Amino acid sequence: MSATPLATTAAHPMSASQSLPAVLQVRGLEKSFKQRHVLKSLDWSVPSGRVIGLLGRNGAGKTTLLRCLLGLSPIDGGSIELFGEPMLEPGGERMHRIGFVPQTFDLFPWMRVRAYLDFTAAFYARWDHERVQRLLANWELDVKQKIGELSQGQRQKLAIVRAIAPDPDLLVLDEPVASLDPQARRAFMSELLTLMRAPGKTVIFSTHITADLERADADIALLRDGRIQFTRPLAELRERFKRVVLARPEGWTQAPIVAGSLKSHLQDSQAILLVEDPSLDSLHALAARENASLHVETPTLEDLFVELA
Ligand SMILES: Nc1ncnc2c1ncn2[C@@H]1O[C@H](COP(=O)(O)OP(=O)(O)OP(=O)(O)O)[C@@H](O)[C@H]1O
Repeated sequence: MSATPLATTAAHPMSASQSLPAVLQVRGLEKSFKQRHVLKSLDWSVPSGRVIGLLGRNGAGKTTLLRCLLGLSPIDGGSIELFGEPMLEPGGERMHRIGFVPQTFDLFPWMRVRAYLDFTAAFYARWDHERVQRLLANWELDVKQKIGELSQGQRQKLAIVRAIAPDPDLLVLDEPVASLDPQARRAFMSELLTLMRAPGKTVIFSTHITADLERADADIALLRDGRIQFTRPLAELRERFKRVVLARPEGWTQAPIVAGSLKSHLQDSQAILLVEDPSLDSLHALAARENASLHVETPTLEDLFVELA
């Protein structure tokens, strides 16, 4: 497919959720690793009270962004405000309101699960023992086992329990479900939704499993070319972007020109286009003029991600 730069952010800067107060406000964020410029003057406003799915291709910079947001990785420029205050370094009272599940959890391998959770609980006023018990039982985590002896998936479960237990206002998860089996993923999603029932809770999670985001009715933030291209409710995205298929017996030598077309490719006798806010009248007129049949489809999030990311 030939790609056209996304115009959505500039053309439609506001969405319904963006009018809510921002839990996180990022301006002009810059981050490089030696010659690799990963985050490029990135702006991002994350509304409170929503689940945000952070999508981007491998190497787009999702982990880098999440670590910068939490002060775990130094930034080269720009500013970050968390809960309305500048984020200068990790730690302090504010960090008690944040839960973080890193992509890999390899701390305290010598500690047993129970000892680790008891030790961590001591730092938090709002540690939810009942939730911890429920998750440990649900996920069949053996509290007597040493962390270093847990499987990758079990460690991920422990990291999630540890992050959710303090009842955080902002929960940040970096590919939390990558090693989880389908049952554990379901339990995790339902726990997220339980957490979100309390007002003002916000969850940001990066994932490649778009079905989970559909289940959580998440807002989707797309990281591409070092910037957040948009943050929008999934329903709005699916309303806005359509897959347009124009077929004619003799095929096409090149894709027809359609206003709002972001990508297009030819396949057999079809021209397939991803179109932002298509005008149905114009599409019907085009189809009649070109003697083509017309189908306008709502893409799945996975289709959208494949096309846009
Ligand atoms: N510590 C580091 N030193 C050098 N380069 C790094 C470092 N961390 C990340 N990078 C580079 O920054 C870019 C973004 O990496 P990052 O891990 O943030 O991507 P990602 O979107 O999380 O990828 P994935 O989906 O594969 O997890 C990559 O090109 C990576 O090689």
